[in-house]
Amino acid sequence: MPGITVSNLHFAYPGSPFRLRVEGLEVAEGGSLALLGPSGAGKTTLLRLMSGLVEPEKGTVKLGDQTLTGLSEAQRRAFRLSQIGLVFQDFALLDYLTVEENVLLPQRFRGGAALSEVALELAEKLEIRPHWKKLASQLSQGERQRVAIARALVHQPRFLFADEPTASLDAKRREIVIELLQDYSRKHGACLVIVTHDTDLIPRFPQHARVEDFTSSSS
Ligand SMILES: Nc1ncnc2c1ncn2[C@@H]1O[C@H](COP(=O)(O)OP(=O)(O)OP(=O)(O)O)[C@@H](O)[C@H]1O
Repeated sequence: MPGITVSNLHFAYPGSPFRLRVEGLEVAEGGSLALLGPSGAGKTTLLRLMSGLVEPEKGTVKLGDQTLTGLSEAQRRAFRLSQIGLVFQDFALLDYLTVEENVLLPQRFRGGAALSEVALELAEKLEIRPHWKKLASQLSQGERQRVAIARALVHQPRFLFADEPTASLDAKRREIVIELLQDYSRKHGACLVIVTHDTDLIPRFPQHARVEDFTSSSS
């Protein structure tokens, strides 16, 4: 089954000189891609386009057999809920819910909130099990980041998009997280796309793209 295929993608924010153009970019099934580049280069924008959170002006994004571009917002949301895991740069946790509730939240939207073995295994590996019943508001930044990663993986998505997933972690936990994400991708044949500033991670991602090569500030 095919992985991710981006073709002839054009994007601009209304009223902004920033332009993103990607002629072609592919991630094989079970493959990993790192999006690199300085602050403001367009990494998050490309990640959001690839995951269907925003629509391009033209061009296509295909995840597996599904062409995302052209789907309605509701169709893209349904596809995201079942097939995509997202780790947001700001984690997007709900502070008034516990760690457990945050991790299981996407499952609730899918119509079931059972505490699965997968959730508990992720909690152990990501060292958030001791915080399981705490409110998200009571966590450190690194703990919040690991909760966001558990939430993105709990439904075992085929496509995983992670925006700076190690930015708030110490070196030991950065290793745990990268190992976990790449191991998950290999074992499940899932595509992994991460945004990172961390040049130490480049050797771990033989396939990487410099996003500034796709962008300009002229029309
Ligand atoms: N909603 C928006 N409306 C207009 N311009 C935006 C919007 N979001 C981002 N931009 C601009 O688009 C460009 C790319 O932003 P983006 O967030 O993709 O960069 P980035 O490489 O992820 O940056 P960082 O590493 O700082 O997170 C920047 O110039 C930014 O100011």
